Amino acid sequence: MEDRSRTGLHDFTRASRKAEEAAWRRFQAVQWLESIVGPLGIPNQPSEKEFISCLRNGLILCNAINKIQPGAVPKVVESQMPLESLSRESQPLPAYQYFENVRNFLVAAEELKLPAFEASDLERDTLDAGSAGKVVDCVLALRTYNEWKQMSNGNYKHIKSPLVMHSANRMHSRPPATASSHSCRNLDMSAGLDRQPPIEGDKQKPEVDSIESVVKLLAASMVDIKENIDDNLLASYHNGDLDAASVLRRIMTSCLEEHLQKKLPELECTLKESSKGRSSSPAHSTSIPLEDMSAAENSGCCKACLRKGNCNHRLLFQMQEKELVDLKALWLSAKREFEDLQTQLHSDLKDLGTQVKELSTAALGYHKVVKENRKLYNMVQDLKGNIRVYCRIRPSFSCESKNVIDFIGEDGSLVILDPLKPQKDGRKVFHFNQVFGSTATQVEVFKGTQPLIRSVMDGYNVCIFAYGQTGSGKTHTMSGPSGGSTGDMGINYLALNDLFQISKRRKDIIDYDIHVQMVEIYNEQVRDLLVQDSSTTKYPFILVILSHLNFISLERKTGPQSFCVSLTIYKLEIRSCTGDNGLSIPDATMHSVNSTADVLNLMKYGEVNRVVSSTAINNRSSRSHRSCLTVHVHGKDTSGGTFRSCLHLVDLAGSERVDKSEVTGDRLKEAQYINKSLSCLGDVITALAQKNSHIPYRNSKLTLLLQGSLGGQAKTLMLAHVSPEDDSFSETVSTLKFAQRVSTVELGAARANKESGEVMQLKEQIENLKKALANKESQVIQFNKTLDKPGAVTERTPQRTRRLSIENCSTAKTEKHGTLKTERDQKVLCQLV
Ligand SMILES: Nc1ncnc2c1ncn2[C@@H]1O[C@H](COP(=O)(O)OP(=O)(O)OP(=O)(O)O)[C@@H](O)[C@H]1O
Repeated sequence: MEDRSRTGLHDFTRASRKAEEAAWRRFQAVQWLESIVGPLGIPNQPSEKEFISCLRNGLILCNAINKIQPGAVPKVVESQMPLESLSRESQPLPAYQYFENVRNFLVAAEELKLPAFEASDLERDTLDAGSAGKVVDCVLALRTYNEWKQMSNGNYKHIKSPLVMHSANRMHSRPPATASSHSCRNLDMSAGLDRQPPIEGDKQKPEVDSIESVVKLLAASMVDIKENIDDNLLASYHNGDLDAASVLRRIMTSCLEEHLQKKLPELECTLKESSKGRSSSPAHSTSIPLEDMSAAENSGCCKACLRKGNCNHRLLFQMQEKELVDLKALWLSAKREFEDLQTQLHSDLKDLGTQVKELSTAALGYHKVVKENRKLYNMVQDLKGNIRVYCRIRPSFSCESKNVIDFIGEDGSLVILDPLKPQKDGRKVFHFNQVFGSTATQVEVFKGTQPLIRSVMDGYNVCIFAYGQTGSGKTHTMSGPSGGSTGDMGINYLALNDLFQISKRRKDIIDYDIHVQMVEIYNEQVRDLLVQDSSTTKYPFILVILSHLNFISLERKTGPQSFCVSLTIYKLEIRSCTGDNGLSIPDATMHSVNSTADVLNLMKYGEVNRVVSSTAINNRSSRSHRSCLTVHVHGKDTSGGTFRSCLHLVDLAGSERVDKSEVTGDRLKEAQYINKSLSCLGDVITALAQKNSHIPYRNSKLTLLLQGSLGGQAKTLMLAHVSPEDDSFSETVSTLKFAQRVSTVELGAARANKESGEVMQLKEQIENLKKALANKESQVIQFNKTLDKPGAVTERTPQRTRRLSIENCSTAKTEKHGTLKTERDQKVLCQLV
């Protein structure tokens, strides 16, 4: 009986404690909500019904959550009524409004991971004892969230909501369900738990364990407290001496405080251990140690917090400390990674440097090999006597037209691109001895030709001729730009300058004699451009008159050909074979030159003559007048040996097609002559390339002039010029094809025209013997005459002087009679005869 009454009393006590707890929690919830949204219009310690009625329309909940998390509920259905009146049952709002606000609140609460409740928990009909518990839980959780947020001082973004792990922690951290499992103390404890960082992997394990032990300790304390509640207090409650709130307050202030104070050292010890465990990390040394907080401060803080049911500062501090440690660890690992990457980068750079070095060495080697190859190739060509071919590309003058030059190789290859077939099949590849791009300077081109030119000073005949379409830069290369500075001078000037320098250097061993001739071929006539007679001194004057006449003719619209101008034009003949004096145009005037200044003067003089003659014939014609500067070198060395050589520097006429140039009259005639001479040159080249027995040199004056260079043992260089513009593509192709054909011509190894001192002596002896023989013959004739009749001397046809032949290579000259000086001379003569 006693047992039963004791059990009944115990049940009653338990139920009443539960009710007290629920009331206490409601009180806290109302207090907090009022602090957030203002007066709720319900008593401080409301019944469940009052509490639920007040929250039913969801407006207070929505406003509260929006204050804590602005915008959590984007749209709150506002009521026109004052807040206090909303709680009154007599003025309920429409159901859909309840539903709207409550549903929005529940969605927002779920996002914040707050403990949820059902919308139906707020409905009056289903309200029964304890059903408000979930709503209270939710409101108190919101309060905890708010406090956490304020404490984390804006850094909450980096820290996961303490409520995320709420249910999970609760599951394994709480002590087994007891009568007080839903107590307010339990709720506060869970709030502390809520502030635990989320468990992520094994790294978190020690912290979780320590927190777990703290929780266990606190849970055990709760049980102790529960057991030690003063029965007198409960009795006075049942007697009605004290109300529930007073009883509860006393329990809280006495039992809980006293007991927790007892347990605090143990709790601190546990926390210290956990913090020590983490201090093994080096980064922890800089963090604020937990021990620094004085025990009195701690206990004071905890006391105050516990009184409020909210002792979580230490845990928050720990959490932040851990966050800091984690960040430091992260920073350290990032630093380590960065250092690793830096080391890697350094080693990669080193490797790269080594590779670049190797590559540059290989490239250097490659360039050396290419250079060597070219040298060897040129040597082979020299041995075979191939005509060397260089190609020069003029800079483009038109920005609109496309450039057909695709690639210029160091090995002398040139690739051009057909503008009408820009694909692969539009590419044409040519190979020459060297290719000069549009940026090549005059000196660079000259340097390429220099070894050849220098061999003139060793007795070799050399010929350099510029070929290409009109305007492709032939005159620019050979003579330089008209009116250009000496820095831009062409090969003609640079070559002679070089020859003078060599002559100066060798003056102690070889005595050089340098002469120049300058002629032009116009309409198959050869003209001397350096002729000096009485008429030439008047050239400037004539020039003025001719210009004036042309001006008048233009004014009267009459053709320039209607004027008959009498001018001495020298029509020279070309020897197909050089004679004893080594001249192919012996009648052209020869000028001795000793310096570059002499050369410049002569070139200017020749230019004036060319202008005069071209003006005399046709004021518009200049392109068809092609000049040939011939440098004759005669050397005599100290041993008595001599040599004779010549250097032809020929600027050919433009190779454009007649149909394209659309000319008529005299211009057409000129073009036809030019084409004929160029096609004759082509024929000669073809015949030479095919090694034909007959080479048609005589077909044109040009080929006759170049015969010594193309057919003899001369060194010949062709400078093919091309324009890079796309509208000149067909001309460019034909020039390059012709140049390629020329490069296949083998002339045989070049031979120097040298004669040693001994040969010279022998030759001199022969000359003397010839003279002596002739002398003897005349003496014999004279003697015969006196022997025959004294008065009647037989008339004999005098010996006919052999005629100077231009084209049959005859070199005989009128010989004078001489006497045989010695007996030795006579013997030699007999041998020769
Ligand atoms: N390499 C170059 N650099 C600069 N200008 C150049 C070059 N080559 C040619 N020119 C310029 O192009 C123009 C035509 O050149 P040039 O008179 O030498 O051609 P061409 O082939 O001799 O013509 P033509 O056959 O009609 O006499 C000139 O004004 C010349 O100065």
